[in-house]
Amino acid sequence: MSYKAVQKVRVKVPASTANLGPGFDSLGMALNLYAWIDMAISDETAIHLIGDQMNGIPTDKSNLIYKVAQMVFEQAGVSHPELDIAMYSDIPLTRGLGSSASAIVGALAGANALIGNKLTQYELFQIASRLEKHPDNVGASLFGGIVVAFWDGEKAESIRIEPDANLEVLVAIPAFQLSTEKARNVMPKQVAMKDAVFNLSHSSLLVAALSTGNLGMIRHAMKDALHQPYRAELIPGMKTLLEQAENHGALGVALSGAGPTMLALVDVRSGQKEELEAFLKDTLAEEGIEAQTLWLKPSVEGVAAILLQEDDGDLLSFVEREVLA
Ligand SMILES: Nc1ncnc2c1ncn2[C@@H]1O[C@H](COP(=O)(O)OP(=O)(O)O)[C@@H](O)[C@H]1O
Ligand SMILES: N[C@@H](CCOP(=O)(O)O)C(=O)O
Repeated sequence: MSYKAVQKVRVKVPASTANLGPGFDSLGMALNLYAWIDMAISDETAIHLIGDQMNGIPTDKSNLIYKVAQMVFEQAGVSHPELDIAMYSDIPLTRGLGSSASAIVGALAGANALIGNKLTQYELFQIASRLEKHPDNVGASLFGGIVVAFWDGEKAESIRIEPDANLEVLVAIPAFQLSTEKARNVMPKQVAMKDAVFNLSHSSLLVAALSTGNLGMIRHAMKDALHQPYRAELIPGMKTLLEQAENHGALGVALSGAGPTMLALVDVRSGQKEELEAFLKDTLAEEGIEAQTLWLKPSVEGVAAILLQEDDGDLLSFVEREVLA
């Protein structure tokens, strides 16, 4: 099949929070915290990771972004074995804010843009869900907004919900890392029917509340019996936050993804923002956990790729000029 390859693209991809409490492996929301990837077809592969937080991530062909890009080329039936890749990210690694999903989705979108978007968004979503083994983070990073999805081991389907304009997100990001793998391993292999019913009903109600803008219902719906009770043992202070954050102005509170980040949904009109932020920070500090708090918004946009010209400059100068300035 013929196609016109583009020389260089720049991708902007949002972070994501998964589960939103009861929607284990099925609900995700994109957040306005971003990673950027430059990708170019080249004569020799080179991978440039900008910023200290990328320490330890491989810069050879075992790099996740390189490998995912090759999957796109393979599925599209084209060959570009050598790539020049640069990445900068404001999304903290291994904290429950979907850094691995952002890398996967960014790589898919970048590689696809390089080959004239031969694959559809739906096809990219299938590859991303297969790689992550759950569709919540990748769906949010790909489509933006709030995404309701399943992946049954063979295919993924999703519906996007436009986030309510009054929704704000407070995250408390502990200084320690917790891999998704470790946080999945503490969960039981089987659950009681009553816990399954609890989550089914709460997750359904949460989706209805988010779809209809019934923000007052979030406090009742954002409760979970499938994963948070088990993961709480890995995050000192989590149990107290889950039990009490609503008394300090949160619409609802949950573990972000597999943690350790804690997330509170907040109404922008709340008069208790300072009180809530202090409560999150102080509760974790009492357990000896230093945490950075950030006020975020849902990212309405999902991943986006733009084509670069020769004289557009490199990612480092873009980041210094546009992101860090
Ligand atoms: N830009 C990247 N390039 C390569 N690998 C990455 C990148 N970002 C994240 N990863 C991989 O994803 C892992 C974190 O994934 P995970 O444990 O699921 O946490 P989370 O997705 O919540 O940040 C990192 O340890 C790293 O192996
Ligand atoms: N549904 C997954 C989400 C993992 O999210 P991450 O941001 O921690 O990678 C889970 O809960 O395991």
